[in-house]
Amino acid sequence: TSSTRPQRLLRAVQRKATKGDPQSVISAIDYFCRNSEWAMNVGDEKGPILDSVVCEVSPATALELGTYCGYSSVRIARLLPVGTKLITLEFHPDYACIARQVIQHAGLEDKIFLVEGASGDLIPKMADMFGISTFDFVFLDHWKDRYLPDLKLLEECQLLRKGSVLLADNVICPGTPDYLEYVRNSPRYESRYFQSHLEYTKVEDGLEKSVFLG
Ligand SMILES: O=C(NCCO)c1cc(-c2ccc(F)cc2)cc(O)c1O
Ligand SMILES: [Mg+2]
Repeated sequence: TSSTRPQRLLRAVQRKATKGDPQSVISAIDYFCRNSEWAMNVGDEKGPILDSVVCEVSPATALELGTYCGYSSVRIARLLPVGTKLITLEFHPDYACIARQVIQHAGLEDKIFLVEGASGDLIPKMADMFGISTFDFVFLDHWKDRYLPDLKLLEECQLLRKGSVLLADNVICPGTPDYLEYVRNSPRYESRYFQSHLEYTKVEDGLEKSVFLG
């Protein structure tokens, strides 16, 4: 019976990475994607940009939209101080199942709360589910046509505060034109583009960092 790409990615992690060592999990996935099969992880070129923003913000509360196999969840959570948590939302149950195992292999299951479901349904429940008021950091990496509606939902649910940082993947490829137009033209955001490449390729892509001004 045939396996899926996420299953083959997990197998590469289980074979190559050291249990409890997040960096080895990250390296194993990047090696798999460069040498075996491309997969839609933020990757080893945009990943360090993500790392630098997470370190700069040093969030007490962080939200990720779009877990996939857990690669960016591990990248983010490995940098979070003790006592802080990453909440990551994933719609696709098969991706969520693989991500839980990747996160467990990295030894980060106590810092990451993976919730299965549609971001549009879950965002309004975040405050109650996790006893938080606002997010210091949000990484957008899910369906590209959901970036803008979910940003507006975060605003409406008052889950952003003055200084909250949003970092969006794939703003060029596959592209999120309506989101870009909004954050770059709204007086409520200070936005900056970090040029890079689509993971594991030479195609242009980049991350957009937007600070909510309140
Ligand atoms: O859809 C994406 N994510 C949400 C589902 O988990 C996604 C897609 C791509 C991509 C795919 C196909 C291609 F040809 C080019 C880019 C890249 C990414 O980084 C992504 O996050
Ligand atoms: Mg992406």
